[in-house]
Amino acid sequence: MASMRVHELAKEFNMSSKDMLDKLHEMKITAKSHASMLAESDVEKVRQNLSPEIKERAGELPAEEAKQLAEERAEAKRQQAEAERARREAVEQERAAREAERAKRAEEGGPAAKHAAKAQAKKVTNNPFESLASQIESEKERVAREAAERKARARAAAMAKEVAKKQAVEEALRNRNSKGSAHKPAAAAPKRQAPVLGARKSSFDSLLSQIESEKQRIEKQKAEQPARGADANKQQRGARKHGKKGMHVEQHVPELEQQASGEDRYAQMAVKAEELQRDKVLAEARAAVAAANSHEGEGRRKKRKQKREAEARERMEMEAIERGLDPSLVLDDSVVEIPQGSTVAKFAELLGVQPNDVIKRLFMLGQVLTLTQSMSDELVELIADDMGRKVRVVSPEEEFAIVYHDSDEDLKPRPPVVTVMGHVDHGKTSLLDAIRHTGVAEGEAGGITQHIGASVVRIGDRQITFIDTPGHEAFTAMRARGAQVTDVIVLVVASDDGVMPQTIEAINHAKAANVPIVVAVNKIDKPGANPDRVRQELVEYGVIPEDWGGQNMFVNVSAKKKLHIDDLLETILLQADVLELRANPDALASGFVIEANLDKGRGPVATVLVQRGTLHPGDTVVAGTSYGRVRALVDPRGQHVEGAAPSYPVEILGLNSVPVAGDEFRVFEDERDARKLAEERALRARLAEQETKSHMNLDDLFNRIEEGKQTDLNLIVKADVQGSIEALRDAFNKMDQSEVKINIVHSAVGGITETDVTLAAASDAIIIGFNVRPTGKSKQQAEKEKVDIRLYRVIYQAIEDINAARVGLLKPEIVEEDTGTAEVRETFKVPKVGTIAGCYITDGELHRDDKIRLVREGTVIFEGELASLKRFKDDVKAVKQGYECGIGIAGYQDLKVGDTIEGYTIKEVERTE
Ligand SMILES: Nc1nc2c(ncn2[C@@H]2O[C@H](COP(=O)(O)OP(=O)(O)OP(=O)(O)O)[C@@H](O)[C@H]2O)c(=O)[nH]1
Repeated sequence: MASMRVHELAKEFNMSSKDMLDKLHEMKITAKSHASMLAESDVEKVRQNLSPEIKERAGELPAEEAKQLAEERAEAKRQQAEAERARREAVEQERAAREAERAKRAEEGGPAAKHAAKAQAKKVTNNPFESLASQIESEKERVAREAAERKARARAAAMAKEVAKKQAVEEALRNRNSKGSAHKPAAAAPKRQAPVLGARKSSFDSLLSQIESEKQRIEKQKAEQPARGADANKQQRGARKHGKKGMHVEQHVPELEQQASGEDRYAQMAVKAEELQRDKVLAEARAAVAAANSHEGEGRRKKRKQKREAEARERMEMEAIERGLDPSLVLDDSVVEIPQGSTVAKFAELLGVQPNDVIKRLFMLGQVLTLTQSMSDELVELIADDMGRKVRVVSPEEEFAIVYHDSDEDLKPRPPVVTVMGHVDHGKTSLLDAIRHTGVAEGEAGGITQHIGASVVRIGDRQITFIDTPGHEAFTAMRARGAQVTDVIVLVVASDDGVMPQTIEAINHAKAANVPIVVAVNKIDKPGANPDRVRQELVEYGVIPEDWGGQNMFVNVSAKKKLHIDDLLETILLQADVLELRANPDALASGFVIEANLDKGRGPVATVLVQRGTLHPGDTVVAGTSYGRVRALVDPRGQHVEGAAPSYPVEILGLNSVPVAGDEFRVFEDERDARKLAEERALRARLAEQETKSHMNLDDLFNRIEEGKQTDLNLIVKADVQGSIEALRDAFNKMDQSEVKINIVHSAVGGITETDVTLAAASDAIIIGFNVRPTGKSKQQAEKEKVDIRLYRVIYQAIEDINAARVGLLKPEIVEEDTGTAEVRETFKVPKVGTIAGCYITDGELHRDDKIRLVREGTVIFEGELASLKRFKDDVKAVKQGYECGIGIAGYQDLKVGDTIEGYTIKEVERTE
């Protein structure tokens, strides 16, 4: 057998192709059209199935077979009809049951449900048939529904509880955050989250309240159900008729309007609640992560910030201390810094107050000032105090005060700066000349063409800067002005003369400045030279040669014969190496004025020593009270240079006035700042004439110790004999120095000189004199510089005073008030009376009953009273300055020409502190 097409098979059975396709369809054999090819098996199947029919058609079937076939066909038809009827009945029953149920739900449900129920009710009434099976079915449904309803209710209640709990926590958190945020504006991340959470919460809240109200409504409805009965449908119809107006109860659940039943609504609500809950949890989690991240970041930032702040505070504290300011004032954030000379407007602006308020307060103080007028320091402090504010008046000096911070890599080696000191005629000038000559001879052609106050000497590839003004006076005067320019001191001691008073002074000045000493034992060419004696003598003063275990380098030289000058220079360089002198050359220049004068042709000229940075022509500089733009720089050879690095002396042209030696100079970026500072300094200088910085004094000692400011007491001791100095030194050494260390910075035999006063000012020392007096102008200078001079006649008084000062128990001060000073010009021996001195009153007014002291070369020779005071032959009570008189001293006859007689009275002054 083979496969064949539909139409071929149809032809075989004498059928149309369409009938064959129907038959194929009945036999579940796929064939699309008459041309479709049928498989061999399908063809066989068709032939078997269709053979009886064909036979019948052909009359080939026996009658019995035909009858049986007809009966079979009828039975199949009947069964088919019966099955169809049963199926339809079942479908009908199911539908009826569903509709009945919907109608029932509609009575309990919302408007949409009622609407649907009504439509269904119509159908139900149209179809009154309701089988027992459908009743059972609907009962089952009801039970299941009620169970679901209970479940949903329980879930919603649990959720509501959970939500309420979370809300409470959230609220608490929010409250805390909002409280905290008042103090912590930086907590931005949690704050940013707030609106999101708020929005979530509000929709969440509304949903919860809706769930709650829905629950209540259903409860109520259940209670009312029997009473309402059949009216319910009517009401629902009325409600629909009246449109939305009558549906207000249901309308308040907008999200659920579309829901068909209470059960669905709950389910929806639960889903929605869950969704919101999840969103909320997610949002919370995100917020928490963001907050945690930002906290973490914040934490790191905070730590870094704290570290930076701590470092800045430490630096500020150090700077404040270096600038001599009270660190607590500088570091206190509540202290407002007011620049000196601020106007009323500026003051108000800085304090953040109304200018009118300031003007009013000023007016109350009797000060009528306008907005643009400057306020004095006192007024600034008074008004601020009146307003309960803390202020600190900042002077331009302080405003521009710089504490330099150079990092290690910025620092480059620099040449040493040397000052030569020594006793008179020991050869300081000669030595400097010899050094310069050596330097020049070794250097290139040229020479010293110009004296500028300092010179640079070259030794191979190295250099040394020498300050031209020898002697400790200039050195200490500079130091008293705050100028520390010298790195090494060369102490010249003539080997034929040895250690002399000024040698000792020089040592003390060098020690007070903490500058190392290189000793040049000079004049070794002289026949009587004894360099070893010089070494031995210096040991006594703490200047000990290295060979002897000390720290000082010694070189024997002859300035005159230029012997060993190279050795001396090399020794200086060696000493400099020990000091490791370095400075930053790459900065705005600063340093000190060494010398200054007014040149007829060139105007104000100042020689400065650069200590830091490099000075260039065109720089704007402030030097003391002078300022200006550097017109030209001249080096010690008189040549114009383009730059002066650290340790180089250079002459500046272009200043507006002549500064003073020892003045600080500094380059400014802004000329206005330079002018401001210079003007401020000029003003200060004028004020300083009236008010000089008070140096250390015994009365203050205790207070300073108490404040922790004072731990050292520097003394300069001058006495009539060396024995007194030794006795005092001994007594001090035995004193308890645990709280205050007593340093004798200088001691010498002789009157108190101006240099002593300068040294005291520079070292913040007190001068103690035993039986000596201030000489020359030293007394006036001490008054001007506010240096405390204490004069004693007996050692124990001095020790007692210093002891008492240390514990703040100084007795009422015995003050000697000078009256007048007489100079002895002639002496006469008068029989029976004794020696009478012909005197001239040089100062004040001398009275007959004054106490007097007789002073010879600064030393008190005698103390007592006058025996007589006469003008010509008359006894007088007093003689004024500029008049001559005759003086006799009671109990003392050995008066000499040149002596001075100082008159004084004694007063007891109660100590104020
Ligand atoms: N024989 C000899 N004489 C010297 C030497 N050094 C200086 N003199 C002489 O000592 C005297 C004083 O020298 P100065 O250089 O003026 O001494 P000074 O220390 O500068 O003196 P003042 O400026 O007065 O303090 C001069 O007559 C010099 O010639 C030296 O090495 N040998």
